[in-house]
Amino acid sequence: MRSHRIALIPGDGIGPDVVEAAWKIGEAVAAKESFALEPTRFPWSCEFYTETGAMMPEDGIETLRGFDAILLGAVGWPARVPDSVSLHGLLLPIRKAFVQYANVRPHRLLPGVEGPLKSEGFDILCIRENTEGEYSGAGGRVHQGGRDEVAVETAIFTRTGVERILRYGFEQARLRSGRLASVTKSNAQKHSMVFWDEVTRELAKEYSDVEVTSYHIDAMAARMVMAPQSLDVVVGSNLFGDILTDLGAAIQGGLGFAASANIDPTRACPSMFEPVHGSAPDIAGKDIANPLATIWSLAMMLDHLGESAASERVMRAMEAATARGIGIRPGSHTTGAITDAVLNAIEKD
Ligand SMILES: NC(=O)c1ccc[n+]([C@@H]2O[C@H](COP(=O)([O-])OP(=O)(O)OC[C@H]3O[C@@H](n4cnc5c(N)ncnc54)[C@H](O)[C@@H]3O)[C@@H](O)[C@H]2O)c1
Ligand SMILES: O=C(O)C[C@@H](O)C(=O)O
Ligand SMILES: [K+]
Ligand SMILES: [Mn+2]
Repeated sequence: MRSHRIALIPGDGIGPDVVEAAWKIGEAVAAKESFALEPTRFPWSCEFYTETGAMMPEDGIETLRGFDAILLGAVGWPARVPDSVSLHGLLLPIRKAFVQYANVRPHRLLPGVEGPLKSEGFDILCIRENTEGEYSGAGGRVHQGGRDEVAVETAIFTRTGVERILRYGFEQARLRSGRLASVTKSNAQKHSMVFWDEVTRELAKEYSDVEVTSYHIDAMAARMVMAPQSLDVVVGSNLFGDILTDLGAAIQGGLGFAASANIDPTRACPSMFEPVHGSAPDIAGKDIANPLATIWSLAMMLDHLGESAASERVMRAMEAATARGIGIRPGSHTTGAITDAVLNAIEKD
């Protein structure tokens, strides 16, 4: 029997709830398609930090390297551990060490879900650079606490990094409508973003079948609200992609729907799948977290593992549940009720 070894990192807050919900769905479709998912659970989280002084053990990355994929919930519990510590102690090291340079985040409305916009029928694939840029962590603080205190945070854009994410964007555009939107801010950021635009123009010659348009990030934010149907594949830097994908989540009905894949396209390292959202301390423990974002992320994981039939089963079942009105509004159903509705749809399919 085919088998896939999966590292589960539930993390903090609502992370464990949504990961366990998605895992039930994974087991159900694996049984339908006759393959096995072998889980190993890792308790790495802010609680782990308070117990051990680190977000994960020193050999955490080497431990994960042996897995076929990673399914993660959310990391962060600001009341206990500063967000900068938890993010740079677990999530970012995984994305960087495993060269998961393409953070792929789809935005569309599931059937029955009403977003806040009048416009429907948008289908945006956001491709976020995931290893460098504004998230490089390069910088420092001097004269800390004093009147002359200085804080420097340098965004790093390498030709390798920019070229490979743009190529990924062009390739995705080729598989879809043939249109690519590249997001920069080259009027204000005259070094890195001008460089990004130059590399875009160089690559455009190679991908002459793809129609590429460059937008400034501010204009793109407005366009995503005013004319989301005009967009297909959108590629941008780490920080711009982070912000645009919470906006994308909002227009698809909320953070409870937005899925993501942190992909190493070379497949040398395991890729990681997680919802776009965080640990949601405001609703943690209330059993109202929407698990659909994580279930959709699981579908992306199955597809990446070559289990496309199982992945399609998950998508069909989610869509059957939302079409019946399940989980379409924040708090309308419990985490368990939404999960059961998806399980039910898998059984009936
Ligand atoms: N990739 C990650 O693990 C990740 C992503 C974002 C934030 N974080 C961390 O999570 C913590 C909280 O961050 P935040 O509050 O800025 O963002 P958040 O995404 O956790 O929450 C933002 C809002 O969306 C709601 N929400 C999020 N997920 C939901 C779901 N599945 N169902 C229903 N409502 C949902 C929350 O209740 C909250 O009102 C911080 O520590 C932050 O650093 C981690
Ligand atoms: O900034 C990050 O990447 C963490 C989180 O906000 C995310 O979008 O994954
Ligand atoms: K997450
Ligand atoms: Mn984010």
